[in-house]
Amino acid sequence: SRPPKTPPLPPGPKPWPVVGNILHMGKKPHLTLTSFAQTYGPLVSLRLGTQTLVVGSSSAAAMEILKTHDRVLSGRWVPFVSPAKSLEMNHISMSWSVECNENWKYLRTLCRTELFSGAALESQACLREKKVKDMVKYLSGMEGKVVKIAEVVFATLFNLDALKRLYYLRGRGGDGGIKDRIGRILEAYATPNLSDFYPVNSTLQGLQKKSEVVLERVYAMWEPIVEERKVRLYALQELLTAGTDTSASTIEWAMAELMKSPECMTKVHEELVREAGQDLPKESQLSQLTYLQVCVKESLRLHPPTPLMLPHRALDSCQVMNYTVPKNAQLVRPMSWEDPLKFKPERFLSSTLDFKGNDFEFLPFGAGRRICPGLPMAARHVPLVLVH
Ligand code: HEM
Repeated sequence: SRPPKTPPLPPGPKPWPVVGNILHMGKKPHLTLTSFAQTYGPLVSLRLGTQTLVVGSSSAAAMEILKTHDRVLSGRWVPFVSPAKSLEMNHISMSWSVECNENWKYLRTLCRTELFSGAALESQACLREKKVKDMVKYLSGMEGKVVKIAEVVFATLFNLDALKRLYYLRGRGGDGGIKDRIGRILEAYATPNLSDFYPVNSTLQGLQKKSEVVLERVYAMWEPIVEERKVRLYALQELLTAGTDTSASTIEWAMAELMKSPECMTKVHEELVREAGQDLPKESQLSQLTYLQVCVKESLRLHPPTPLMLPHRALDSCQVMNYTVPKNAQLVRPMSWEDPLKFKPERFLSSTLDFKGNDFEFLPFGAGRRICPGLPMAARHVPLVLVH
């Protein structure tokens, strides 16, 4: 009897020799990928140098990738720019562990039970309220002056963290400050790097060197705290990098969108006065601020800090929607919406869509075993800082 036929790769634009589809990607890959979905369907494959990229862009495709085949499709690629290589990452990192191994499970459990459990977060509510009041006081003192909201928000989020000693509201910002350094690490990891697509041809050593130097400086800044707290250095750096800039950018975008949409801003104010009177709201009141919460969702929808999710990697070849996803393919997931570029919080008012990983059409934090472990913390920090 004939061996069973392997289904084909998902459809996609025809690759060029050698470069594959790299030239098709353009300057805004997430928009390009969304437009490919309109032409080729919910599952698209592209060749980037030596790598296969599979793009799943419908909720059905997301469910197949992040639920049905979650185990096989939840590996990671270690970006070329990282100073540590795959093997090392597997032992020290959560975000970049190639497989969901014992070390990864240990770190995830630590996050779930110690750092971001309901009880742990609840126990810090007073600290958070105090810190956001400090922010309001600081901002009141700056009336009439130019304030860089991004820096104030970043500093506040940092202060909300146990690492507050490192960065004070009026402390170091700008060039050389911790915001600047974290920004540079994220930039280095997020910059598309040809060496990721042609691993043999490691010509762009400069970027890797740069990220090594930045990391060394960050380690130097954190050493005393780590001594004091006995926290694993890498996990700490990782949580800070993953957690602070993402929440800060969501808050900053929400502010910008609300300032551009006076009607939405009025609704936020009216709801605030109705629910909290003239006082600043307590954290426990935030869940009653429905309109504020849908503004946060809309900001996450329109400006997701990780627009394509962190790429997953197929640990083995796997069949998805009658196509073959080959072993080692990278998987990403852009989001597609009606009237996508408009800030319209109302779209969430009439739906029960939430971002906790069960609604596959809206996954700003991902879903499945690799879902963002900081979600419970971000879900508290973002509306709290924004409303203040
Ligand atoms: C608005 C805020 C945030 C957004 C939108 C966000 C989004 C995401 C997304 C999309 C992923 C990838 C999920 C996947 O691969 O399927 C992720 C992973 C991750 N996030 Fe977040 N995140 C946010 C805040 C945070 C915070 C506050 C922390 C921690 C303090 C954090 C720590 C991490 C870590 C460690 C991972 C890697 C998890 C793994 O690979 O197992 N994030 N996040």
